[in-house]
Amino acid sequence: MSVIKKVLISRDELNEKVKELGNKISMEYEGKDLIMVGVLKGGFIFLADLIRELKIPVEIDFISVSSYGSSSKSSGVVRIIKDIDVSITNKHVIIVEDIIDTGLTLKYLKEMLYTRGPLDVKIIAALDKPSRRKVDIDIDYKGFTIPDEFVVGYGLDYASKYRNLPDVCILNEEIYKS
Ligand SMILES: O=P(O)(O)OC[C@H]1O[C@H](OP(=O)(O)OP(=O)(O)O)[C@H](O)[C@@H]1O
Ligand SMILES: Nc1nc2[nH]cnc2c(=O)[nH]1
Repeated sequence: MSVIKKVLISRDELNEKVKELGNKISMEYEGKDLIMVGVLKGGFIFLADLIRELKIPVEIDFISVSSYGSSSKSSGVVRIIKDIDVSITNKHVIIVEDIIDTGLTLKYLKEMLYTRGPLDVKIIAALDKPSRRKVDIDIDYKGFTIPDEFVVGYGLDYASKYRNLPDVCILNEEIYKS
């Protein structure tokens, strides 16, 4: 039995979209002091692909967050596990996410980064799952809108695995039972 039930978004589609987004950001941030902040762990592959499609200088850093408690995702309270190391004051910031689901992580992160005096904070997400949104959040740059399915690959995990799959996939349900 294959672990993958279905490829939802292929690596070729991802590559094409990342190129498109890279060109758009290169034009819009030409001559500006830009820092991209990857949200660990899931955002690392998208960020790595994206920055190699940029034609402008860019600084990168990473942040790692975790939701408090078991009611985690509904509380919207986020704990910083690893903060960025650099100042973002007077810089343009783009937060890089693999997926936006309820929107709670991004809402918190955006507000938190705004307290540090950046010129602005925008959001780019490879995937958007709008059916599960709990808070309004502007996604400035978006890869793909997906249905309410649990996906893995392209940075996204199930039980800490499958982040390395090059396509965005839906897993075979059998895997959840094992
Ligand atoms: O919109 P939300 O409902 O807040 O969910 C989105 C967040 O959830 C996922 O991270 P996860 O907590 O699975 O951590 P990981 O990236 O380390 O796998 C994803 O990478 C986003 O950071
Ligand atoms: N791996 C994974 N993490 C998520 N976090 C929110 N939605 C998803 C999803 O579909 N897959």
